[in-house]
Amino acid sequence: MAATTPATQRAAPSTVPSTIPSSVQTTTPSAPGRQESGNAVSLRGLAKRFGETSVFADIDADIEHGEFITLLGPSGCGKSTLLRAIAGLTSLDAGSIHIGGDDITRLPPQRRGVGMVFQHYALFPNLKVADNVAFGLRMQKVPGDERARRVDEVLRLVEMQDQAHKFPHQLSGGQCQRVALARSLVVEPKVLLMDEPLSALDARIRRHLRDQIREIQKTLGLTTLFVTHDQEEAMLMSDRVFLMHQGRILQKDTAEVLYTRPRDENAAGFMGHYCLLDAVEAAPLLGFRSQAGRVALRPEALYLSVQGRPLGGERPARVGPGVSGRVRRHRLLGNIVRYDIDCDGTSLAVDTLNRSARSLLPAGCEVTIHVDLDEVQELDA
Ligand SMILES: Nc1ncnc2c1ncn2[C@@H]1O[C@H](COP(=O)(O)OP(=O)(O)OP(=O)(O)O)[C@@H](O)[C@H]1O
Repeated sequence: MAATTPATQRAAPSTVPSTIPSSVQTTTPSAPGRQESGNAVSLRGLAKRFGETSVFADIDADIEHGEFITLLGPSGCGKSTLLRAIAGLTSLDAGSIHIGGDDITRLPPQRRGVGMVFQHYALFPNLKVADNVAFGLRMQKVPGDERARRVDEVLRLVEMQDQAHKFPHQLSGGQCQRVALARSLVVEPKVLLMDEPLSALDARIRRHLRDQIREIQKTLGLTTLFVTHDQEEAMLMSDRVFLMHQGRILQKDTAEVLYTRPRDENAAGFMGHYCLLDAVEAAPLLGFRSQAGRVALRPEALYLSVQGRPLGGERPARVGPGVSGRVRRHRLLGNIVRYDIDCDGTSLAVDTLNRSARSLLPAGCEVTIHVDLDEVQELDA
């Protein structure tokens, strides 16, 4: 998509129709409180309460230009409210928000330069696809020729150019969401905010649209904040994930780091399928007593042997001394078999490759478990 629109016509409103006021301003946010930083978005000390209940507090974060950030966390941890506060749809009790160096904390939504896509796309039912997409440009009084060109451009980007003449009720859920995305993109926001945009869609469409959103975001180099409670979605899409828990950001890292190096018990509890043991429980596996409060072990960092014969691939260089256990049950997870092993009353999940039905270990089978010592996560209590 071309980015040739003059700055005075950008910073567009692209909130849901019901939130677009009749007198949309078309100026970029400017002047007071300008912060010279290279970040696209800076959040400082954000806090929000509803009555006596704190929804989030002490939110500090910097997002680079073109980064795809996911706010990930369990239901109710404050992700949507934080996103809505950045969009200006919810007021803050404390803190400041800078976008492109400008303090936008007190600006109305339509002057923040953000676009927002919601779980429920909220298209105008009485407007055709092209008119839905053109809405924000009309509000900005963009001339007809340019409007038509930009609508066409953005509909091509989301592969909806052939549906421009249809009404929303003639579209599938995935198509509606692509129109909603186009409507946000057409006004060329500085930052795109997406609140669980895929969660109302079925699995196949969801995967397709997920890949499409990421591709478009990369093509445009568009700074994006995406909310989900789906770990896989977060890991596949993001440059970095901000993991939230009870209104705080616990950890900001790449998916790889978050998955393999969770900072604490709450992060480990949400990511992957970690077994959390205390230092005494973990000592026989590790061969030493950890000084940390808790030890987290991923199922793929544990290795099984049966009667001295290692199961699966090569052993890592540094493994623990090995402990005896007994298979309780197994679950097939596609190409992975996850065994639930009882080790003297402690339950451990161990993943192996699902090579063949013949090699599955039956319930009751005696095994030895070794842990890859380089993959042990020692966590703060
Ligand atoms: N308008 C409101 N008035 C009172 N409480 C609210 C309001 N909006 C949200 N909350 C509360 O704030 C908390 C955070 O809600 P929020 O929707 O931000 O969470 P979330 O992490 O996005 O959850 P989900 O993934 O389920 O959407 C919840 O306890 C919710 O009940």
